[in-house]
Amino acid sequence: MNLVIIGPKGKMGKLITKFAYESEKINIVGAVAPKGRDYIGEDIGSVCNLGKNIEAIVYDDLNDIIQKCDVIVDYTSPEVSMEVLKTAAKHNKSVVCGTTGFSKEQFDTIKDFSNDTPILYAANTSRLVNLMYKILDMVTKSVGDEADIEILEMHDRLKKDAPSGTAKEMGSVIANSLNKELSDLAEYGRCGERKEGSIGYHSIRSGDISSSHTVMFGLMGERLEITHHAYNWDCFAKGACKCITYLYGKEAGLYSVEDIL
Ligand SMILES: NC(=O)C1=CN([C@@H]2O[C@H](COP(=O)(O)OP(=O)(O)OC[C@H]3O[C@@H](n4cnc5c(N)ncnc54)[C@H](O)[C@@H]3O)[C@@H](O)[C@H]2O)C=CC1
Ligand SMILES: O=C(O)C1=N[C@H](C(=O)O)C[C@H](O)C1
Repeated sequence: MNLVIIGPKGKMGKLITKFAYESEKINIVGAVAPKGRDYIGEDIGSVCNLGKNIEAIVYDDLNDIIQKCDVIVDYTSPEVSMEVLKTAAKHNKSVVCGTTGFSKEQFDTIKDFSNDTPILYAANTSRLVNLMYKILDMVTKSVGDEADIEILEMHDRLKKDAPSGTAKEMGSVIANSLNKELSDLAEYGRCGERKEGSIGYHSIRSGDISSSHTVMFGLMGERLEITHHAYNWDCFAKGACKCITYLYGKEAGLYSVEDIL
């Protein structure tokens, strides 16, 4: 299975390159970086410190390598990802997209692209976070109508979007379990009184926190907290490789990590 990696020098791009290179099922055929970078044309092995050259180079245009690949993996930014998905849909190439911060309109467009090509979208490719979604569904169905639900997420100082994509997915899982729309429940950056029945969102950006998500179900006299901590970003990159091998050979459509679990 032939893979192209978008943004190989990024925090996630570099780790995905490492784990994809170590996978027996994945063959890296190229990477794509922004125009003007001094490593365009260089071997991915030296660009990503793999310890040896892998006979695949970094391009500055996806069109130059897309014909040779089966799957594209993209953890970059909403603007870059929308262009990647558009190009992939045109050429019927599969995409694993882990970028966060998309608008509702951009998500609608991604859904349209998935009519033409297989797309796996996941705001979080950690195995345990996706297990946590199932626990949240179970707890919400039991006490969601009575409990005050609050979501706290913490990330590193460089993260661009807030709340995190994962926090939004957790809110969607909870809203679905309550048969409600997240947009009717979510309260971002609350300053005053708690709105009855809301889901409060709280974001912290500090130092090099990899990723932490806590969902609190508060009753009178007790509370339940469900928390996931990532100690580094490896769990997301390993999950990305599982998604890549899963998506290979699939029919057009929109897939999620739940399909793999
Ligand atoms: N789904 C998941 O499990 C995870 C998702 N993420 C998300 O992944 C995204 C990226 O996060 P980081 O790796 O921390 O960001 P980063 O800033 O370290 O990397 C972004 C990469 O995109 C590249 N890029 C920018 N413009 C480009 C272009 N025109 N063509 C090709 N490459 C281009 C940059 O050169 C850079 O290497 C964020 O949205 C983040 O929230 C992060 C961790 C886990
Ligand atoms: O930017 C990050 O670091 C992460 N982003 C994703 C998100 O927005 O939820 C996933 C994970 O939390 C790490």
